[in-house]
Amino acid sequence: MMDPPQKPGTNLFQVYLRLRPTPASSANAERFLMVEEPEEDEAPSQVTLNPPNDRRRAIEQFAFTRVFEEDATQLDLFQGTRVLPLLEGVLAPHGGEGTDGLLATLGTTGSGKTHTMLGSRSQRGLTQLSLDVIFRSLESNILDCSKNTNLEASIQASDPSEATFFSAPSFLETVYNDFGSSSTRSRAGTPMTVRESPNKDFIRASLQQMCPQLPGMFPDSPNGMRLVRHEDDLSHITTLDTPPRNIPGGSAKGHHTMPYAKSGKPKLAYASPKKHYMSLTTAAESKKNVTNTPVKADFPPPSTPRPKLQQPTTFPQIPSIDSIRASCDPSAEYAILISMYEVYNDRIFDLLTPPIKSNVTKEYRRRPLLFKSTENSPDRKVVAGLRKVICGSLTEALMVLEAGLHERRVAGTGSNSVSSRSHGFFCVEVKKRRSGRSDRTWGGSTLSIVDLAGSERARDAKTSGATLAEAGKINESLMYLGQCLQMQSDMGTTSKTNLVPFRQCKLTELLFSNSFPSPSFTQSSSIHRRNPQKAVMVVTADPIADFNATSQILRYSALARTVTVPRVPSITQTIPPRTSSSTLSYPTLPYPQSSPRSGSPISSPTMQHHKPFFHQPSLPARLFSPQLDNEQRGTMENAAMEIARMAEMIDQLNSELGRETDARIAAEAHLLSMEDRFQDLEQEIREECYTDFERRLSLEMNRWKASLSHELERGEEHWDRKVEVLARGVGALGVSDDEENQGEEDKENVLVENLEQENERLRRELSVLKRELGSRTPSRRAPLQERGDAMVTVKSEMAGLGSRMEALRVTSSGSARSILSDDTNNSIANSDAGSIRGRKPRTATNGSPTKKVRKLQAKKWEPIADDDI
Ligand SMILES: Nc1ncnc2c1ncn2[C@@H]1O[C@H](COP(=O)(O)OP(=O)(O)OP(=O)(O)O)[C@@H](O)[C@H]1O
Repeated sequence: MMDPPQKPGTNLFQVYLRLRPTPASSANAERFLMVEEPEEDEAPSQVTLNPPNDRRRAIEQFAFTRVFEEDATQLDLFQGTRVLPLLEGVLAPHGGEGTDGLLATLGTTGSGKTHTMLGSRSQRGLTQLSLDVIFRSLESNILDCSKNTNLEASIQASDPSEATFFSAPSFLETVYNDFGSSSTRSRAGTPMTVRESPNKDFIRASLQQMCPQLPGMFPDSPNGMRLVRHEDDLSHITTLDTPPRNIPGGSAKGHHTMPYAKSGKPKLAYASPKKHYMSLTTAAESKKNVTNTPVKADFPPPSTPRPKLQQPTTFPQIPSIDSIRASCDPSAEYAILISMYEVYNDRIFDLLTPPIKSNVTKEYRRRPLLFKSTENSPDRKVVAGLRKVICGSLTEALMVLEAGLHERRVAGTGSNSVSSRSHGFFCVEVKKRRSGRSDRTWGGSTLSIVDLAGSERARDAKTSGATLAEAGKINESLMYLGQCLQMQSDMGTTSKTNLVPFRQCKLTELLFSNSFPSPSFTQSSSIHRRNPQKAVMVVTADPIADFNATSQILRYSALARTVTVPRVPSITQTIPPRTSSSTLSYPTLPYPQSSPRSGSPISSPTMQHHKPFFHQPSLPARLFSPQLDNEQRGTMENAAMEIARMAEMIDQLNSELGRETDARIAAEAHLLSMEDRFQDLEQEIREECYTDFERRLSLEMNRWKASLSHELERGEEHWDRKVEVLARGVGALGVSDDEENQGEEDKENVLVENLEQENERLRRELSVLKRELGSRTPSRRAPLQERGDAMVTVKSEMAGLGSRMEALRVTSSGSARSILSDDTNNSIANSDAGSIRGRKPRTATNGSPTKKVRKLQAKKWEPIADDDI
């Protein structure tokens, strides 16, 4: 037997192994995992892995903090994994902020992770049990939003994670139908919808096998699960804008739903009527040949608007933990905040925030969140922008949990009919402050309960397309997690604590980063230092399922490992039997055989070590046969050694090949999902640009409208002013009224008379001149011509006068009138002076134009005939 794990106290994780019970239907299956008999009065902590069907492969032994066998109950797990100290660390009974706790499960797909963490229809899991203990222990110290109106605001003020806060009743109202009304439905009434796998025949067959007695919603699907059919998906593509409210829980399209499936888990697939967004991308299209299975139309979209759920009112009560309580700080008051998120394809999505409709694609999608240090949280990273629900009671917390689980991604695969396709995080934040000091800010710690997606082999899971890509991502993140776990178990023997490569993916960042203070934080002494988180990992394994996958998970997670190379069959076994006269005898060495609880059956050389796992070739057993001479014996031994060496090499190469193949599949899937992600990002950027453009456009429109209305206003004002001026003019006119009109008319009459007189005079003068001209002899006409300048002046004067008179007729402007009046006066004056000179018309400079217009309008000037002039 190997030594117990070294320095378990120095590991970041306490690692426990739980074995899944073998279903009755598989009772005859070959078992490859055996539990080693423990020392007296001790719980088992070691298992042996015997490779099935290949006796040349190495036998491995793994050590854990403790092994829970198939008959272990949920309560055994709760008590045996020391969850209670984890909870007490979070509650901080001795004051202070406490210690963050992490409770996680790791295992191959279908090995019982979700069962362990979330329980089933009839049994509670570690999550429900932990919640029960927390609420039971805090009892009267818990503050509730219904009784403390400013609780939400005070928590919000001290929260560093840019979260949105809801009181449980207001959140649950948005999630459940008739929230608050009494109902007799039990938790078992939660419906379940399962995304149909590409390998639908396989899934259907297994579902039918699971529930043969139950009628299906389709003729060939079992009751209780809504299989989302391909045709179903396509038929809804055009109705995305108004997705059916009753999917997945209701009776959309006349389909029935049943409370629970095999596991009774309240998981729901995204039973949206539209295909998975990844399946719609060209990357997925172009990569169809990765698995030679169709990619398109495999899946509905990842997120749809949350339909209201049926309100569960009863929850499983078994196992009971009424007697268990954790210590808490009696001088403090507490508030419990629940948040849930999942890591899907290396991105974080809130499970309590409903998806929002994209402006561009019109699809409902959830926005990925960031895991970062914030201004108020320099010492540790937080998932920023989550929705957090303040729960005052266990029932509220359980209802929030149910609501979040409905959003989590699951799918039917060949390995598990309800397989988690994301790593689910359920966070219980225990906020704490001194009692009676409402001015104090809240501190506290968080218990994170993590249900990891299971590692799976594409061949066994029979996945393809997007599910294969998901599996690639899942396996990749689990591989990084494995590396971190290996490193952390090595940390027991090394001082290089910063070697754990936890920044490689979101999952390991989330799990590990708060176990290590950041370098900048360690250097800065001014920042308050938090305790590194404490973590418990429950590894689940199915002793009859996939040997390779289980072996890999155990290698990742075990605290110690021993490799035993079996003895190679003796060379003599390969030599044909000699004749009866032969005196040679060939001893045969037994293969290691083991049975459950058989103790260590291995007597061959072993190598006990921590990681890395690659084992060194060991020397084979020496063969001895007295009948062979030394030379023959030497040759035989050399051959045996060579065979042993080659067998080991083949073993190594085989396992290397297996690993490389897995890595290749993971890499291909990774590439596929990265391409999808890029396209996704592009889509998001386009969307953002679109939104930004729309925003700017509407801003510009608003500006333009504002300036238009401003201009209109100005124009109106301008006209108002004009009208006002006009009105004032009219008013002024109205004041002087008749006398002024009379005076004006008199003046005009005088003017006209003057003009007429002038006209008359000029006519006379003209006729005199004509007569004089006519009476003269041609020779005497010269003197008159000598007066030509005077005549020209008179003529031009006459012409000017005529044109001005003409102007007076055609224009009604005051200026014309003014010209007339000025010129007339001038001509009169000039005529009086006896000298007629040419003159340029002048514009009027005084008097109101309006006034003159009005005056002139009253006067009609008749045209002057040329003859008259
Ligand atoms: N300890 C157990 N006792 C009874 N049933 C169990 C136990 N562990 C697992 N099961 C059953 O095995 C099935 C698969 O378990 P579960 O869904 O928990 O696996 P999983 O590891 O979460 O798988 P995945 O990683 O694919 O989500 C379920 O029907 C569950 O009820």
